[in-house]
Amino acid sequence: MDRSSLSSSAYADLVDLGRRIYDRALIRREDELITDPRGQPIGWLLDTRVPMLDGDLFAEVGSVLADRLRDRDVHQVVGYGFGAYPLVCSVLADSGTPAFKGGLVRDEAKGHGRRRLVEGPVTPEKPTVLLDDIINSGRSAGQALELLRAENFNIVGMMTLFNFTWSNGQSRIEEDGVWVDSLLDLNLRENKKSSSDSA
Ligand SMILES: O=C(O)c1cc(=O)[nH]c(=O)n1[C@@H]1O[C@H](COP(=O)(O)O)[C@@H](O)[C@H]1O
Repeated sequence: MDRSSLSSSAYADLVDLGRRIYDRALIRREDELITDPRGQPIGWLLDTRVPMLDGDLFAEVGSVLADRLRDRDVHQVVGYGFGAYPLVCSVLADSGTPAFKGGLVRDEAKGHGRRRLVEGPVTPEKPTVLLDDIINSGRSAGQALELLRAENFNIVGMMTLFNFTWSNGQSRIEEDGVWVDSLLDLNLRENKKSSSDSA
């Protein structure tokens, strides 16, 4: 089930959840120095690890994601990066059935021990969804897909908390044959929220 098929009350609940995640994740330049990858100061960012590593929202988000994944008949999830790892764990913690299998993807296979790129009880043949907190340019999702495909994983979709719709990340990933579903679309550049389905 995607957003378009939700009842109005389920939709309102989703927007409310998105708003609470957003409010807890928002870091502004007034709060602390934050920089882009080139080291330049930026006005704001969302640090979803703050709400996702807090017990109350962790469980709530996990149950929403798990329901959506079951609606799509997917029971295996993987995550690449610190924004994604708590999402994977939150889905695994959902008490519904069937239970999920989860995997955590490394930048490169560990050099010793089991020497695995993907940790966890996941199998490449099963339809798998890549979880991430944010899709912006789609660069990090593209990297994850490359790593996972090199290990023969069948990645059918990507699910995120937020979609920064001013970038073309979603179309970039969809062009690669992977569906993209986000709990909430953010559609304005400067820390504003859309009037429709934004957090
Ligand atoms: O770089 C981002 O776009 C980004 C913005 C932000 O406010 N918070 C944030 O965590 N990100 C990270 O950037 C990644 C998505 O950006 P793209 O790789 O450009 O799609 C996600 O994995 C996020 O973890």
